[in-house]
Amino acid sequence: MIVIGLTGGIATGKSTVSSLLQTKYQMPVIDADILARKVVEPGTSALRRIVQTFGPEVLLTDGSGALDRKKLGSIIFNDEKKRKQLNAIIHPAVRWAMFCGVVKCWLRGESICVLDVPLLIESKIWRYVWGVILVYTPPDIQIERLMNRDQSSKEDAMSRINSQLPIHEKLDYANYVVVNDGTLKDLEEGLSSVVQRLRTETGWTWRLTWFPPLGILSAASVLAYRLLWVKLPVQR
Ligand SMILES: CC(C)(COP(=O)(O)OP(=O)(O)OC[C@H]1O[C@@H](n2cnc3c(N)ncnc32)[C@H](O)[C@@H]1O)[C@@H](O)C(=O)NCCC(=O)NCCS
Ligand SMILES: Nc1ncnc2c1ncn2[C@@H]1O[C@H](COP(=O)(O)OP(=O)(O)OP(=O)(O)O)[C@@H](O)[C@H]1O
Repeated sequence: MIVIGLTGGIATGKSTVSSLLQTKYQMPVIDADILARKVVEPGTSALRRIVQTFGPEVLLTDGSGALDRKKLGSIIFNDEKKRKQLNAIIHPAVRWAMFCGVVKCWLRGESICVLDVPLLIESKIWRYVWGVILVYTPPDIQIERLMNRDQSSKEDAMSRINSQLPIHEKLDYANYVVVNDGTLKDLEEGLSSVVQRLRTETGWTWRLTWFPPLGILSAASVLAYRLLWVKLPVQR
């Protein structure tokens, strides 16, 4: 099985691409944002640690005991130290859940598994996947879409965008780039050519793994390549 990383900046269109990969190309996608919500549900140890760290004021007052996501977001997207504290609580649980998701995909006999991770590059998880698909949107369009979607102010949108690696720096880590600066139809067309190349290239790796010594060699060489921080040639 080949594991692919899907990333971008906030509101660049990862979820839109993720939905197309699942519905149009039947690829299983493990969504880190969904897992990050699951691991902080009422009764979880992560939520208890969040309350210990940030206080009970980050819980909703409706009696549900659920996290007040808007309140916590307003705290951590304007304070790097607090964002790192939250990441230290949530990310290990998300990583473990993603690993379990990948194992389930492998046990189901999937040939490809996609990890949709907004912080794939920042968290260094990019080093452990076969290839990286980057959804790229020019910053001005990114801000506009984020403000429209979240009905947020430009200041709030910028605080979230600035909490991530600048999108143009993520291009260096991408093996496949889907440019999302046009219509949804343009996005689908761009994704179609990326999926075609991806299937061809992973197909060769997949065939190699049928001959175990070569398969192990190819997998080990990709991992060594990544661990040595050498970037694979970028296919655009
Ligand atoms: C702060 C929280 C509660 C705000 O929740 P909210 O529903 O408003 O946002 P949501 O979770 O849908 O995230 C929306 C987008 O914000 C960005 N984002 C979220 N968390 C972070 C972070 N810690 N650092 C940078 N960007 C982030 C991502 O692009 C994400 O796709 C939530 O974002 C959170 O728990 N973040 C910490 C966990 C995390 O890092 N998640 C990112 C994927 S692993
Ligand atoms: N090509 C497009 N044309 C118009 N709107 C788009 C296009 N692509 C995405 N959008 C819209 O932009 C917003 C952000 O897209 P999406 O939610 O897929 O981004 P994301 O990268 O998953 O965001 P997040 O990081 O918050 O999860 C959504 O409202 C989506 O409908």
